Amino acid sequence: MTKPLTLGLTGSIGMGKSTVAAMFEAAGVPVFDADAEVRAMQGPGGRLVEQIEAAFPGSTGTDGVLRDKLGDQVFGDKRALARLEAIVHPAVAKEREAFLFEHYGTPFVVFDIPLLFEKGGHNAVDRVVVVSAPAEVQRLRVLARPDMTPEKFAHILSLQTPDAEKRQRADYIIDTGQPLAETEREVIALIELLHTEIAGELPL
Ligand SMILES: CC(C)(COP(=O)(O)OP(=O)(O)OC[C@H]1O[C@@H](n2cnc3c(N)ncnc32)[C@H](O)[C@@H]1O)[C@@H](O)C(=O)NCCC(=O)NCCS
Ligand SMILES: Nc1ncnc2c1ncn2[C@@H]1O[C@H](COP(=O)(O)OP(=O)(O)OP(=O)(O)O)[C@@H](O)[C@H]1O
Repeated sequence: MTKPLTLGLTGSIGMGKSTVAAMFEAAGVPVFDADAEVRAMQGPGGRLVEQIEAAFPGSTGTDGVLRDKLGDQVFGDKRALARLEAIVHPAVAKEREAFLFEHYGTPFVVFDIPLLFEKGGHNAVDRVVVVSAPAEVQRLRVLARPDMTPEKFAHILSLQTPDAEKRQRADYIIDTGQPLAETEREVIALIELLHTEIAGELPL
C-alpha cells in the first residue's frame, strides 16, 4: 500500500484552521489534529501529565494539566516554553507517525498543526495549506473569545510566524475571510485538484 500524500494545515490564531480542518474531514479526508492529541495526552489520565507535573510543579490536578496555569508559566518565558515543548512535541510526532501508518492506501491525509512553520514541521509534509483572513477579521474573532485580552493576543501573535510569511511559504492558501460556504468551495476544489494530481492527470 502506498504512503498517503501529506498536507500540513496551518494558520495563525483565530484564522479558522479548526473550521477548515472540519471541512476536510466532512469531505472524507482523514485529519490528524495535533492540538487534540496534545489535549488528550495532557487530560485526565493522559500519558504526559506526570512528566509535566515534575517539570512544572502545581500545573496539574486530578483532571490532568491545568491549561491556564501551565499557560501562565510558559507563555511569558521562552525557556519554560521550550522545556514544555521538549516534553510535548516528540510525543505528538510519534502519534502522527502512527496515524499516517494507519492510513496507508488513502490518497492523502491532513495534519492540522498550529505551529507547523514555527517548529519546522513544514519540512516533514509534502504540501502546506495555510488558512488566512485579513488581520482585522482575525483580531475581531480572537478578541471575542472568553479570557482573551489584547495583550494576550499580541503576545501569542509575537510567538507565531507572521501571516504574510505563512502565505508566502504556502503551497495553497484557503481564504477564511469570506462566508463559510465560499471557504468550503475552496476546500472542495483543492481536494479535487489533489485527486486529479494523484491520479496522474497532472504532473505532481
Ligand atoms: C501551554 C498550554 C497548556 C496552554 O493551553 P491553552 O489551552 O491555554 O492554549 P492553546 O493551546 O489553545 O494555545 C493558545 C495559542 O497559543 C499558541 N501556542 C500554543 N503553544 C505554543 C507554543 N509552544 N509556541 C507558540 N505558540 C503556542 C496556540 O497556537 C494558540 O494560538 C498549551 O498551549 C501547550 O501545552 N502548549 C505546548 C504544546 C504545543 O506546542 N502545542 C501547540 C501545538 S501542538
Ligand atoms: N470563512 C470562514 N472560514 C473559517 N472560519 C470562519 C469563516 N467565517 C467565519 N469563521 C469563524 O471564525 C472562527 C474561526 O475559529 P477556529 O477555531 O476555526 O480558528 P483556529 O484558527 O483553529 O483558531 P486557533 O488557532 O486559535 O485555535 C470560527 O468561529 C468560525 O465559525
